[in-house]
This record gives sequence, C-alpha cells and structure tokens, in this order.
Amino acid sequence: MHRILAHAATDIIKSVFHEHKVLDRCLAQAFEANPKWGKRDRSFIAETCFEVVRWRRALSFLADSEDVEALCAAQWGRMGYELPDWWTYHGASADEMTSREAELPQQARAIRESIPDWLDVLGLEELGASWDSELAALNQRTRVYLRVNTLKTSRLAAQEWLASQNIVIEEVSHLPDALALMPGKTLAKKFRMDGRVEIQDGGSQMIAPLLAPQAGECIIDTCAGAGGKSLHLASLMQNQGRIIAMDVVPRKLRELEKRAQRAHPKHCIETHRIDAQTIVRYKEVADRLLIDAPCSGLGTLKRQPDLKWRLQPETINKVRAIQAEILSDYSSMLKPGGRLVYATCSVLPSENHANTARLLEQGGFRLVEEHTISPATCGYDGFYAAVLTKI
Ligand SMILES: C[S@@+](CC[C@H](N)C(=O)[O-])C[C@H]1O[C@@H](n2cnc3c(N)ncnc32)[C@H](O)[C@@H]1O
Repeated sequence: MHRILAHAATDIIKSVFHEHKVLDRCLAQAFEANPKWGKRDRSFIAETCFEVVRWRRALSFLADSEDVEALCAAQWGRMGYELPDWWTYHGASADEMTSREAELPQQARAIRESIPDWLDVLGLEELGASWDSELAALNQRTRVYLRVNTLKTSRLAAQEWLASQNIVIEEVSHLPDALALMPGKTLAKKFRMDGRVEIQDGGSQMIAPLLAPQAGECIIDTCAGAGGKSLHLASLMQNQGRIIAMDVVPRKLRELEKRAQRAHPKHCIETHRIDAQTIVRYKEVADRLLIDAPCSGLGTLKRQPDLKWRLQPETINKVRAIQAEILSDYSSMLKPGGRLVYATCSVLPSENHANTARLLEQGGFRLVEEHTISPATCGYDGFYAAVLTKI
C-alpha cells in the first residue's frame, strides 16, 4: 500500500462525508489531476472510497470510531491488507476489528446495512417485508452495462470490436442491445466516446421499449437529462421520426447534443429547454410521451452510495411534489390516444405507484401496465415504470 494513495483516498472520502461532494466526480477529478497513477493505483483508490462510503456505519462499528482514517483501516482489513506502521488512526486495533466482524450481524439493520436511521424507517414503512432484500441488493457492487447503439453497429459487431481491444464482455440474455463488462471492470474513455456503445444500466434499458416507439412518430422526452433514454429511443426508431428532448438544465441538454452527434451525425433528436411557454406550445404534439421524472434516486445506491448520506427526508418530500406536478402538467403534451410512460429510478412506492394512482384519479388516462424493476430480483438498478394511454 502506498502512503500517497492511502491519503488521496481519505481526502476524497472526507470531501464526500463532510462537504457532501459527489463521489464519482471527486474520483474523476483526482484521476485527472494525477495522470501518473496507474490502473492498479486507481482501482485501489476507487475501491477504498466506494466501499468506505457504502459501508460507513458497519465500518464505524468495526473500528469503534467515526474517523475516516479508522474507517479506511477497517475497510483495508476487509480487503486483506495488513495495516502499515505509518497509518495512524483513533479506533479499534486491527485484531479487535476482525473480532467485531462476528458481532456485526446482530446489530440494527441501519448499522449493518449502513444507511441513515430515517431512511431505514422510511424504507420499512414503504416496502415492508421486502425492504430487507431490496436494501441488501442496493448494497451490492454492480457491473457496468453497455447499450449497443444499433444506429452504428450490431451487438455482435460491438462484441467483436471490444474483444479485439481485449475487453471481455458478456451478452445480457433478455436485453437485446445490452452487453455487460466483467465485475469490477470499467470502460476506458476512448471507447465511451466512440459512439458505438453507451454506458446504461440494464434497468434503464428496459424503459424506452415500454413506449413502443414507431418510426416516423413524434416522441417527447420531458425530463431528458443527458439523454440516456432519448438516445435509446432514437435507436429503436431507426432514427426516423422526431424526438424532442426537454429539460430545465441547459448543461444537460448540451451534453445530450454531443452524445446524439456521436451516436449518429444525422440524428433525429432536437433539444428544448423547458420554459413558461412549453406546455402550451407542445400541447397534444406527442404521439408518445416519456416522463422520466426527477426522483430520490434510491434505486441507484449500488452505483452512487454517497447519495444516501446526501439525501434528506425534506428532499424526498420536495421531489414527490415535483413529480405530481410534472405528471399532471406535462401529460397535456400527449395526443389523445397516445402512450405515456412515467418512470423513476426510485424504489419508493410514494414516488411511483402513488403518483400514477393520483393521475388516474384525475381522469383522462387508462393504465396499461406497471413495472417494478427490483434490484433484489434482477440485480439492476431499481426502476419503476407505468404505461398509460390517454383517453
Ligand atoms: C431521472 S433524470 C433524467 C435521466 C434521463 N432521462 C436519462 O435517461 O439519462 C431527471 C431529469 O429531470 C430534470 N428535471 C428536474 N426538474 C424538472 C422539471 N421541472 N421539468 C423537466 N425536467 C426536470 C433533471 O434536470 C434531470 O435531468
């Protein structure tokens, strides 16, 4: 273990815990600032940071301390490292930590599964008996999934291309365009920027097909962000038709435009920054409408364990109110007879079924089907999608 790398990891973890920074971004910045760090160095730092952030409370129990240095010591013990003499911290000795592992399963769920107490109460309240298994699944490390851009290549050709670059991948059986990297592997930037594949979780790849988009139609993606699902829709429509990708954040739409350009030089996606005129201007314009609403993101804790320490109960309340408003207002952009998909990457029914039920109560929609993509059942991020038709 290298002293510099060990300290780099603790600095990142401190900025996540104490300054509420986003872990992924901190790691990317640190790697960019230190181009001499090799693959192994980076993976040591990334694994330390991700696992300490993921298992904060469990490690704190083992180390009998909340000091980041002590949490790292406990995590390195779990990773099989012997603690170097130069590593100093306030907390249990390495031997004590090992013996405390045996007591961990008897601790309260919020401690052994490492989540804030309020989140444990909320999860149990909303998910009942299934909270245990969903939470355990949300704490598992996940693989990187790719979606093959079928506007540029086929799954087989993409597989052959990646294999020729010594990247081992597997097909994902029930997702026609998906490939999975081996556990723990990431995709280098040059492959991400190529446009033949996009990083997209398996759960997320299940959403766009629910719209059943047809070539030539007009699709509105009201909360398009950087365009994960707009790009997928363009592929499914063989780039024929019109996709209007909207968001309130211009930076995300600029990123979407770059990605769309990489996916196809003559893509069918146009972007629109939402303003006060949007709902009137696009009233009954869409044949199909995707509302991939802003949400708590609790379905994605595998990939972003730092989120659980940033989230507050008030944030979730605010997000629920925004979802209800968006669903009620934006659904007017759909033509009568059109298909609406309301989706979130949350596992909480209050962000999911409850909003669908409210829309149905308001009238004007019929429920076709509801899907709950459960991390415990399928191993992907947690998603929810309701498919409705406008009467
Ligand atoms: C779940 S993310 C979208 C992810 C994206 N659809 C994808 O597949 O990559 C939700 C998006 O909603 C946007 N958003 C937040 N408030 C909004 C609002 N009032 N109207 C439209 N979009 C909003 C956020 O900026 C964010 O990009």
